[in-house]
Amino acid sequence: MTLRTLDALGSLAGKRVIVRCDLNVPLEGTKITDDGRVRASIPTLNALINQGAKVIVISHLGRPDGAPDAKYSLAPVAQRLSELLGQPVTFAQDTVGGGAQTAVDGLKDGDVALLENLRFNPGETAKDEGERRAFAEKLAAFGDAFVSDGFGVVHRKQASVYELAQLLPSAAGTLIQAELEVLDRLTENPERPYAVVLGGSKVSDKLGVIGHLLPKVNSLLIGGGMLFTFLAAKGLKVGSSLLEADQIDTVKGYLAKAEELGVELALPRDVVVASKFGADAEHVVRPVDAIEDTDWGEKGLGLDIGPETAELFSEYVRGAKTVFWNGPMGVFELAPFAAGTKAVAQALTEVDGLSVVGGGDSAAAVRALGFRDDQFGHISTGGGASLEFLEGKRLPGLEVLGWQQ
Ligand SMILES: Nc1ncnc2c1ncn2[C@@H]1O[C@H](COP(=O)(O)OP(=O)(O)O)[C@@H](O)[C@H]1O
Ligand SMILES: O=C(OP(=O)(O)O)[C@H](O)COP(=O)(O)O
Repeated sequence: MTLRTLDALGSLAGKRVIVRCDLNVPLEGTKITDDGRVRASIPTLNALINQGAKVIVISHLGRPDGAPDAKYSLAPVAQRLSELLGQPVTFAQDTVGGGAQTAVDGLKDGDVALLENLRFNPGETAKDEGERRAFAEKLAAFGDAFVSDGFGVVHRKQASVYELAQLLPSAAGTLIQAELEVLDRLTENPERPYAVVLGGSKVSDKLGVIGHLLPKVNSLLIGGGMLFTFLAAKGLKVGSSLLEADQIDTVKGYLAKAEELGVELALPRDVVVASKFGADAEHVVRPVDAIEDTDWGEKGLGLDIGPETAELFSEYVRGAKTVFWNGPMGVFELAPFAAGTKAVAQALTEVDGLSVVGGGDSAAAVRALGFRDDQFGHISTGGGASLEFLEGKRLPGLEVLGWQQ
């Protein structure tokens, strides 16, 4: 079976259509610092509005703990969505309660409502299938059809991604379709050399993909928060840097596997060590075997790759014909730790072939650092989702829409 797309749903005029978007944007207080994911959701929403559907948008934001938490409210996103659509967006203060019901009941053909953060409800991310299903049933009661368009979340078996799609006539939106078209080019005979660059802070999520990615690539470059688990696996001390101590043995296995396969697994040679996490931290560049050799000793933490590593990684990237990059090389949000990410982004713009940047923060990083979207082959809205797609994993949010890899 192939992916069900919007036409599979027939005419949606006058119907209540629930659209699962990934509007998980970076925020500073209530200010959206990168609206890329909101923009990416517009084509599908416009297609539904133009058909005269009553559009009910749902999304998560961040990782709240299954209960309302004002700092993860989607209210600022409703405002931006309204500006980009050029029409009012009714914001419901809850997800499946009276507020949501009133918002849905008030919709006329072509109107749009956004419900509050799905993850304010424990059922959304519950491990127990029955709990997820019970929450999905409450959501399903609002709609006549379901459109899944949150590509960034298709790797999650969560109520609004998986169970909801089973409860209503469902199909993928145009963002998911567009993402898959590009990612297919990376999985089917990518032009070689093929390099993958990994970084970011969702270390435990992303370490898991490496085993399956290794046989598919020519080189794998490791920066960002995950590099420290690799350094620890090589017996080096990493101070107070991000570390997944329970993954060290797994990572040792990856180092051995890379050698066996002849894949270049490039690790940093130097890092920027900071006195603390903050823009006003003191910081110095240190070789990777001297991270604790600063005034701050074990308290020092690595917040960026160093200049020698940035140059090394840039050479790998520029020499590749296909490059996929997920995860900033450092804490790019703080100016003293943005140089590694900027260097790698610059190298991606110089690739003579296909360059793809994936991930909410990675996309935000390249834009914040002054690059334009058209300097890259593609900017994907999903980091973890595209990585799991590239490793060949079956993604629940796609399978439930009929997709088979
Ligand atoms: N050395 C590091 N220590 C702590 N956080 C880091 C480090 N390097 C990068 N990060 C953080 O990683 C975050 C992005 O990670 P992640 O969510 O995995 O990326 P994406 O959203 O692109 O998939 C950024 O907020 C960045 O500050
Ligand atoms: O930001 C996201 O993914 P990404 O950081 O891998 O790009 C998605 O919104 C998924 O969020 P989650 O990783 O909290 O499930």
